[in-house]
Amino acid sequence: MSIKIGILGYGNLGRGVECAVKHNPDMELVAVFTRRNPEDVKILTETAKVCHVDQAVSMKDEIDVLILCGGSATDLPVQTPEFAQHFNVVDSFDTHARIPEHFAAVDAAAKKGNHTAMISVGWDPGMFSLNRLYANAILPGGKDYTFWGKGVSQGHSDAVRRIEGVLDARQYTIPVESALEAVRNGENPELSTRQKHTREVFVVAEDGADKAKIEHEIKTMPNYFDEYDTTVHFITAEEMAASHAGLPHGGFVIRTGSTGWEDEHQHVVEYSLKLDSNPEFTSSVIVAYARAAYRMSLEGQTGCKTVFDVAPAYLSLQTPEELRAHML
Ligand SMILES: NC(=O)C1=CN([C@@H]2O[C@H](COP(=O)(O)OP(=O)(O)OC[C@H]3O[C@@H](n4cnc5c(N)ncnc54)[C@H](OP(=O)(O)O)[C@@H]3O)[C@@H](O)[C@H]2O)C=CC1
Ligand SMILES: N[C@@H](C[C@H]1CC(C(=O)O)=NO1)C(=O)O
Repeated sequence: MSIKIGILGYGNLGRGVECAVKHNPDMELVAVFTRRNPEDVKILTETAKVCHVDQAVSMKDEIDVLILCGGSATDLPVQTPEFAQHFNVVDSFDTHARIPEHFAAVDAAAKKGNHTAMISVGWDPGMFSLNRLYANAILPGGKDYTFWGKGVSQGHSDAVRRIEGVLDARQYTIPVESALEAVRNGENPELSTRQKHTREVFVVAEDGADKAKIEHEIKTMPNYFDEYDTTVHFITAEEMAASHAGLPHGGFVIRTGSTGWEDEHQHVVEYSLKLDSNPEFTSSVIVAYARAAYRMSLEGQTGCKTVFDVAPAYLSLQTPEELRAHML
């Protein structure tokens, strides 16, 4: 019996989830829901339907897990609590500073509907969060660093696209080389947010848009840009298509710590990602957690979860017996 998947929101992530479902033999895509005219949204899965988002709740009995692929800046804070009342859901909410409030809203909604919800699934937050937790638990006296890029942050790009007068945007996150070097050399530096990364944004603006206002709104945007040195370039749609079509990204989490009665032994724990496609990798993480959400819902584990609450075996296509026999 396949796990029946719904997608809500068909952008980079929605397309990635559609592709990731194809790679998982225990899943099938039932429907894609969009706020646009369904006639204007073309998907690649012939057996799935494209419906307006207003139809989603009427189809709730046909879907085991609804994957929410909207933007974190303005979509998910509304959509995840709304649909967690009616479906088991997974989202990729990544406005780190607002995760606690998002968790509370989704937890209340999921419990009201007796469903399983998972938020902030992806790589950061997500896989990087898990690796920060593992390394902190194992080396409590250590120090950890997270570096991203150079690559395209979907969250930051989405946030810029929501600004009035912006037609399209790509945001590159760029690690500061001197900070990287100091960490790699084991200097354990104290680094502010601004000392670790810079941000570079390419924007296609509407004709006649107030570019100075757009640039100011980008650079002062709380939780996204206000703590960084950010450069903004205005380009044409043709330049965007020619030079910024890809969505590569990556990064790493590194923690150094010591053991021994005199702290005489040093250790380095590192987890790194090199991604050709940020959305396709993120979607692959999300789809594995959709499997976990389905299984946890069958066990009656309702309310909101994060990656911290999900035992790894729930993610796997392998049975517990196969995992013990082959992957321990
Ligand atoms: N945790 C993590 O590690 C990661 C999290 N993310 C999160 O994923 C979120 C979504 O990113 P991404 O998919 O790149 O965002 P997009 O801008 O591609 O899509 C966001 C929404 O915009 C709408 N949309 C998409 N394309 C169009 C269009 N051409 N015209 C009109 N509306 C459109 C869709 O909704 P609709 O179909 O209803 O119109 C879609 O759900 C990010 O905001 C980020 O927060 C991303 C990567 C990693
Ligand atoms: N959530 C990020 C995933 C990583 C990348 C990132 C950044 O470049 O600031 N932060 O976290 C995304 O939307 O791509």
